[in-house]
Order: sequence, then structure tokens, then C-alpha cells
Amino acid sequence: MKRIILIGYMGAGKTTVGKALAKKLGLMFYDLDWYIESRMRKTVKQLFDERGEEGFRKIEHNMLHEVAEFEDVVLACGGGTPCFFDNMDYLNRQGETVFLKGDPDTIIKHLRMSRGVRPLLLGKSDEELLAYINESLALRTPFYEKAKHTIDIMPMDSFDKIADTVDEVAELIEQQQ
Ligand SMILES: Nc1ncnc2c1ncn2[C@@H]1O[C@H](COP(=O)(O)OP(=O)(O)OP(=O)(O)O)[C@@H](O)[C@H]1O
Ligand SMILES: O=C(O)C1=C[C@@H](O)[C@@H](O)[C@H](O)C1
Ligand SMILES: [Mg+2]
Repeated sequence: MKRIILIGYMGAGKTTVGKALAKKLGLMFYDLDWYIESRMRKTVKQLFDERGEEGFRKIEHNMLHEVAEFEDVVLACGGGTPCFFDNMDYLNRQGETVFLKGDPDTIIKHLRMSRGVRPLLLGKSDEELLAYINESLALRTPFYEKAKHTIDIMPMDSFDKIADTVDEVAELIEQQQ
């Protein structure tokens, strides 16, 4: 039974890499944010607006316990998932946790392409965004570093970096078998 669990900061590529990795390995793909949205019939942004971050984290915790029981899957977590409750210890018990690790410069480049859907980043200027990323990445890194494996995401200008990251994670998992 394979259960590969991707964690890391917003914009690290968990959803993008996870989807391609699942296809390559012939596994089902689940994204915790998408799962929450379909189960709750609301977007992550609506849930933040209606219930605040605290309310969202409780829902996220409950839904995590549904989705991380599925077998033969790649699971992409939300950026904050490992940092609340005992979620990170639970994830390590459930499968092969992989931290997609990126520096703030790479992360900010990814996030510029898709900022509108992330409630924690809305309404921030470029300067505020960089300060927020630096600060919250430092607070979150100790949680992410509990993962069983770490993959450095490639710098923005390297060739076909999504495919390269997918191959790296796939190789790492094959070595475990
Ligand atoms: N390795 C990569 N190379 C180039 N672009 C990437 C890479 N990974 C992600 N991106 C781009 O960065 C953006 C954010 O990626 P993605 O949504 O997969 O991040 P995420 O880790 O799932 O974030 P979140 O925690 O907010 O769900 C997307 O537009 C994606 O195309
Ligand atoms: O890093 C975070 O705290 C978040 C990341 C996203 O995946 C969503 O779960 C939400 O926007 C919060
Ligand atoms: Mg995602």
C-alpha cells in the first residue's frame, strides 16, 4: 500500500507536483483543500470569511482524518496543515511524508501566479507579502522538518522543474519499497 503525503509552504507546488506524481505512479490524487471544498460545498476563502482561521483549522483537521485513511494515494496537504493540532505526527503515522522545501524567493515567484485564492495572502502589497512569507516560513519550518523526507524544489529558471521534482519524489519513494 502506498500513501505519499506532500507538505510544505503555500506555493511550494504540493498540488501541482502531487497531481503529476499520482499520474506517473498510477495512484489516485487527493488534495486536502479541494476535498474540504467539495465536502463543505464552500471555497477555502468562504470558510475563512465565515468561520475565521480557527474554524477553518478545525474543519481541516477533521477532513484530514478522512482523506489520510485512503489507500494507494498521493495526498497534497494545505500549506498550514502540519502546523496545527497533532496533524504532523498523525501524517507521519499515515504514510511517506515529503516536505517540498523552497526558499522565500522561489515561493514568492510561484505565489505571484496564484495569489487570489489564498486568504492569508489577500490584500498584501509585494513588500508585506515578502515579510509575511519570511516570518511565517520561519515559524512553520520546524513542523515541516518533521517529515520523513525532504526535497528541495528547484530554482525558478531550471529546465522543466515540475517534472524534475516529480521524478525526484518518485525515485525517493521507490527506494523505500
Ligand atoms: N516546481 C514548480 N515549477 C514551476 N511552477 C510551479 C512549481 N510548483 C508550483 N508551481 C506554480 O506555483 C503555483 C502554486 O503551486 P501549487 O498550487 O501547486 O502550490 P501548493 O503548494 O499546492 O500551495 P497551497 O499550499 O496554497 O495549496 C502554481 O501556479 C504552479 O503552477
Ligand atoms: O498555508 C496556509 O495556511 C494555507 C494554505 C492553503 O493550502 C489553504 O489551506 C489555505 O489557504 C491556508
Ligand atoms: Mg495546494
